[in-house]
Amino acid sequence: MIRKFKLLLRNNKILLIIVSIVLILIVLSIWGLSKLESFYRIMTIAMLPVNLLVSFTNAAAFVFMYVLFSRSGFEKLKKNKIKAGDIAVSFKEVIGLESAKREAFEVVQLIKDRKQLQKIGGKIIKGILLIGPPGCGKTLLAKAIATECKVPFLSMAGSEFVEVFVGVGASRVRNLFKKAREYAYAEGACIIFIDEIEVIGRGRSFSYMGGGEEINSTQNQLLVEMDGLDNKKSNVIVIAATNADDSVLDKALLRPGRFDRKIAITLPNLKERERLFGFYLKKVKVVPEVKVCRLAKKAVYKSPADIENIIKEAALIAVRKKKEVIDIKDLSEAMDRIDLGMETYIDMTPKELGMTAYHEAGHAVAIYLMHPTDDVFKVTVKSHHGSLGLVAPFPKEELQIEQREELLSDIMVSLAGYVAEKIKYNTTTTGVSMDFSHAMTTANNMVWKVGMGNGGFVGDFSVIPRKEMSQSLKEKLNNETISIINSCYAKIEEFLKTNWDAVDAVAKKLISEKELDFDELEEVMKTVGKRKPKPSEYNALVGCAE
Ligand SMILES: Nc1ncnc2c1ncn2[C@@H]1O[C@H](COP(=O)(O)OP(=O)(O)OP(=O)(O)O)[C@@H](O)[C@H]1O
Ligand SMILES: [Zn+2]
Repeated sequence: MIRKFKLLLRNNKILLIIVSIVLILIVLSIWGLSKLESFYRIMTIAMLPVNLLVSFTNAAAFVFMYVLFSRSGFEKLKKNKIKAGDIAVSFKEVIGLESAKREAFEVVQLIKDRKQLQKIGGKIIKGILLIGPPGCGKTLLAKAIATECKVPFLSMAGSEFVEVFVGVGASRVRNLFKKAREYAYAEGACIIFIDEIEVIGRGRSFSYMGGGEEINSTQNQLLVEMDGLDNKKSNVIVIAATNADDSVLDKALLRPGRFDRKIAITLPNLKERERLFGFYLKKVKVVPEVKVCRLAKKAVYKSPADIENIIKEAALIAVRKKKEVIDIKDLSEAMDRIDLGMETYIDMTPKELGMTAYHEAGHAVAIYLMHPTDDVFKVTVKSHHGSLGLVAPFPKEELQIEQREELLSDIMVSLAGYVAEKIKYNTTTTGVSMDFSHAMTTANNMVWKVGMGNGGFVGDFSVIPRKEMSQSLKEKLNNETISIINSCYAKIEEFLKTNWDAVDAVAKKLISEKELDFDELEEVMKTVGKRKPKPSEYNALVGCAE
């Protein structure tokens, strides 16, 4: 009780000052009444409300100025404080991230057992750093820790500390830790969550012009506060999150006793994406035919936040179409919107439509029948981002490295649009420029950087300054690049000629339907007796059980 009262007094200093001023004024007025002559008494009585009004106005102005100047420390913190119990994020809601969750659970156990730990002279952890790409659950995990421990959660983003004026950031850090110590004092422990720590925790060499001094003073204050956390008394735990590599952070922050625990947060793999789709689809009404496996396959490299977003977007699309439940088309449209951007309308002549359809059909058939690691998730002659048509390939599973065969397939797929135009119309269009540039860049990198040419050149030649390279070496390497392009061209030309029935069928369907999904493309391929090669036919293929 006394502790709570003390805390109330500490937190309400301004209120205390106002009450004191008003009390002093009342006492002075009463004293005046008893001392002065009757005329003055009447005047004093008459002036009393005016006096009170003036003092209230003064006090209000004072409070206003205080709030204005300390908006940073006081107001923001109040807003950012979440009481224990207000954030109800259970560990079950954090999908995937198994090893991160295991480490986080250890931290929870330490916070829960803090009394026992203190009895034997141990200290709970001061700082935990969550490192990983955006939208993968860093904030969610920090909240799950606070929920599980039932302790207050103060959260602030790195960018909220930084202002134009030097010293403001440092004072915000001071305020944050002061509040955290108070909450910890009142409620046993407190978690501070600092998102985007890289904004204030950048290494000195990374501090950019302007703002550098302010960032340094903010960072110094953070170091001082973390060193000052005597967890035997205060039980304040700082969890920081960053999207950046931890090498960007100042070494001083990573020293023992500061952020000495690092937890890696990663993008979900295929199985985790399936669970994420399952988890978020349960929250909406969806037709039973939707296969989470197929969705997960399409969503390679997507974060959990992206997946949640796809389902939200699909719900909006379904509502707009006045449907009661979300269906596969809505989900596919939602994914397209996120991946390809909104469709734009370009009026094409029938000839342009035909050429675009054959061009895209060439790409699509090449990916479908011969690319070991890519699938077609959409082929369209509708315009997105100003392009007339496109084939959206997606890797069957995230790849960390690529083999020579995959790169050669990439080049052949890039050239397939040009080849299809030429076979059908005996002429070609300017629509191939991006494809050529992609093919040339891939071939160039194969030869110059990773020793994948045909002529036995091994090494990364791009590190040698061009001026210092002999003309003949440059010529040989460039000839290698051209020879890769030429041999890929010959192969894809032969391949498309052999499979022309497939290209023709896909192009015709595209002209009538404008757009084909993976399943629709598969249907067209079946009509000409073509099937997707089995996983065992490509070594690098990672399939999903269907
Ligand atoms: N592992 C996960 N399981 C379930 N949902 C998740 C997961 N990760 C993220 N989400 C969803 O995405 C939203 C955003 O995630 P969160 O804010 O935790 O990401 P973050 O890693 O902190 O991102 P940022 O670096 O952009 O701050 C969450 O509110 C949640 O709805
Ligand atoms: Zn193309």
